[in-house]
Amino acid sequence: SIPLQHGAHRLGKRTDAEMQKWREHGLGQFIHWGVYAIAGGHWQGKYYPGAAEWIRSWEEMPKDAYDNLYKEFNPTDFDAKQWAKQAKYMGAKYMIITTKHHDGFCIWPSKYTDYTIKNTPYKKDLLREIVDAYDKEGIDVYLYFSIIDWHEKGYRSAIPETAEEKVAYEEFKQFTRNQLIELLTDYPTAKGLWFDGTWDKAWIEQVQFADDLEKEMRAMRPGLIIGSRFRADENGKRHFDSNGDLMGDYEQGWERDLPNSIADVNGNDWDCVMTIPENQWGYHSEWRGYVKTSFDLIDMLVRSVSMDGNFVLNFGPDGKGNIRPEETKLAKEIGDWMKINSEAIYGCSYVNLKKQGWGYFTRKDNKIYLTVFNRPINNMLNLEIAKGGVKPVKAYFLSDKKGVDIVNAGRNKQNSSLYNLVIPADFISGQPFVIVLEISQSD
Ligand SMILES: C#C[C@@H]1N[C@@H](C)[C@@H](O)[C@H]1O
Repeated sequence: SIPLQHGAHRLGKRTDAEMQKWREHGLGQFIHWGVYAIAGGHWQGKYYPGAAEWIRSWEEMPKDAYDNLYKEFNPTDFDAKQWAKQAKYMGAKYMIITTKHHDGFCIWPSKYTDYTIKNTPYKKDLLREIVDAYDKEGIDVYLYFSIIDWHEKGYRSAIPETAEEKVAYEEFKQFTRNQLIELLTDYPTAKGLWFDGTWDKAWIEQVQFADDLEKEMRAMRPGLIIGSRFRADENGKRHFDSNGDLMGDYEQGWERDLPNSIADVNGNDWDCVMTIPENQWGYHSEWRGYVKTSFDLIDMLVRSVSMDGNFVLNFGPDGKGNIRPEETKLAKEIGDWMKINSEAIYGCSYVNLKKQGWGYFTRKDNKIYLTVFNRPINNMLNLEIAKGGVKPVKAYFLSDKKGVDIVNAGRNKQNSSLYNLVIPADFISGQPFVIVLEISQSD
């Protein structure tokens, strides 16, 4: 392997309690909230086709007009407790909140810039209200932080060339460090950082600085969880270093995307962060294109857990602090489903069984959960177990514990056994449903 100073500092999954707790969450909530929510994807009546939180980069958007929006930011409908209660009902075990997106606006009263919530009509520390409310609901809080900062004077995307640019970028680096140390100091219950906006060449070049900063943050907060998107190795490699080893504690590459199979996750922890519309994170008042249903989202959730990942669903509150009706409806529908079926999610992981077309397998201890999305016409759930693998003992519906017959379907292959779990023909369900298969290790 290639000798690296600034590649992965750990091979394989973290085994400490904090990471194990993260791994067991299954379902998280992302919240993108900032001054872009005031614009809501429009400017002077014109529709912005891009992601709403990127509207400042739209050529039709005058930069000074955007940079003065904060003077109107007064989310009088904002109720952090209501947000946290809704997330609790949905079944989210953690929440990632945008402390600062690419526009540089801080929802906490940072000492290092005036471009913060403190200088808005709202004045109060939004981040504090959100962190406290989620802490009270027992939902772990993670802080999203964008290295890109279009507002901060020293920020630049390209590698600094002139002496002046180099000095300015060094100041930007210190500003970035100062804000991160400030966040970890002032919001000590935050369990980790979700970095974004780290694709600029100027930042990728900061190999030593970023590695030192990551070490400093981890030293400040033992157990801190940081994903793969924060820094690059000395060859400019991101997420995976020049030896193909994962940097950080989990892979952050699945943005609006999902692995196709367990092979795609390379034995790493990972999260999938997902939007409800096709590509809107911040509030856009006019969603166009496909809007995912709770069926789609529950499928993605179970699929993620079946491949050892967490599924993080994004919400984009509007400029007054309201969670929009479409998101409220989905939070309720997902919560209704989780109330019955969360045992197939929380603390569950991948199980090495042949993938089937009817749905997904998740496992916890001596139970395998079969979550059915595509009910076979013959009501037979195929199950194929490699020789010497687990041994089926009994099966039943998770919802009401009613028994499910396990029929031996022979062993047309020497190296595996086939079974069918029989769904009673009179069992009706308009929702994805879960059958529990209790197993024993093959004797
Ligand atoms: C591109 C990009 C950003 N990464 C997502 C998590 C959103 O924050 C989006 O703006």
